[in-house]
Amino acid sequence: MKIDVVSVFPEYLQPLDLSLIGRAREKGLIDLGVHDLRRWTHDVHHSVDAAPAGGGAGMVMKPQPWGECLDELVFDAGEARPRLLVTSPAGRPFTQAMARELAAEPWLMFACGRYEGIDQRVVDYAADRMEVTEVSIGDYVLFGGEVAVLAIVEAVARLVPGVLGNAASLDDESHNAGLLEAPAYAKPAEWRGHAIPPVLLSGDHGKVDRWRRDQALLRTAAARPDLLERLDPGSLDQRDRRL
Ligand SMILES: COC(=O)COc1cccc(COC(=O)c2cn[nH]c2)c1
Repeated sequence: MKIDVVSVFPEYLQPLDLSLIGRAREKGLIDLGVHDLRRWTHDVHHSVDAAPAGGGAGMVMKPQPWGECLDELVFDAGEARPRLLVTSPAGRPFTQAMARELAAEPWLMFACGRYEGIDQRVVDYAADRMEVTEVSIGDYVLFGGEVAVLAIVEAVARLVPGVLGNAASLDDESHNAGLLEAPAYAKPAEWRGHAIPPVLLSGDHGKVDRWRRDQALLRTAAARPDLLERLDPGSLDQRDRRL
């Protein structure tokens, strides 16, 4: 998978060089490119923003640097087109389902907005030439899209085959089967007056699986009843319904 990120703060994306993403890049599973939008400015101040048309507070990212960035990274680079993701408070909520959707894409490009946002014409112009999705990591406003890109790239990268060593850990993690994950424990069996639930030390894998399923349902009902609403009824067995 090829991933490009365009930002006025490329150093914000350095954490992607660490840990899992770093190894994935070494293995050639992910080809990550981070680009400074100011590379496509030509004035002495490398300005990327301008006063909002129609007045109002703040500044808007002007279209010209984005247009020339897309020319160089996309249009002049060949026939292939990336899926363009613009992280934004006004975007489609990012979920594990979208992470799975994005992990299947051969090429993702992230545009990091800042200030009051990117001139809408950049989004419209790009949408005429490639798939564009505005995506939100939550209902709040950040200074810029870089933090959202870090979260999205991490969630997507770990789903790329080969990136996560033990693929099994993907199976029953939170939000995979539409439920939150059961609580996890490690030795010692007793810690500061708190014991590991005995079933987990029983060696009876059937009982352990059942206990984890029950805990996942109870936890989801308590913390995220909205997820239960969305569950496919077919995925709940008789015992589940009684919980
Ligand atoms: C067309 O889209 C844009 O212009 C995006 O513009 C902006 C404006 C302000 C802040 C951001 C950064 O994203 C978030 O704050 C965000 C993402 N997820 N949750 C909060 C982006």
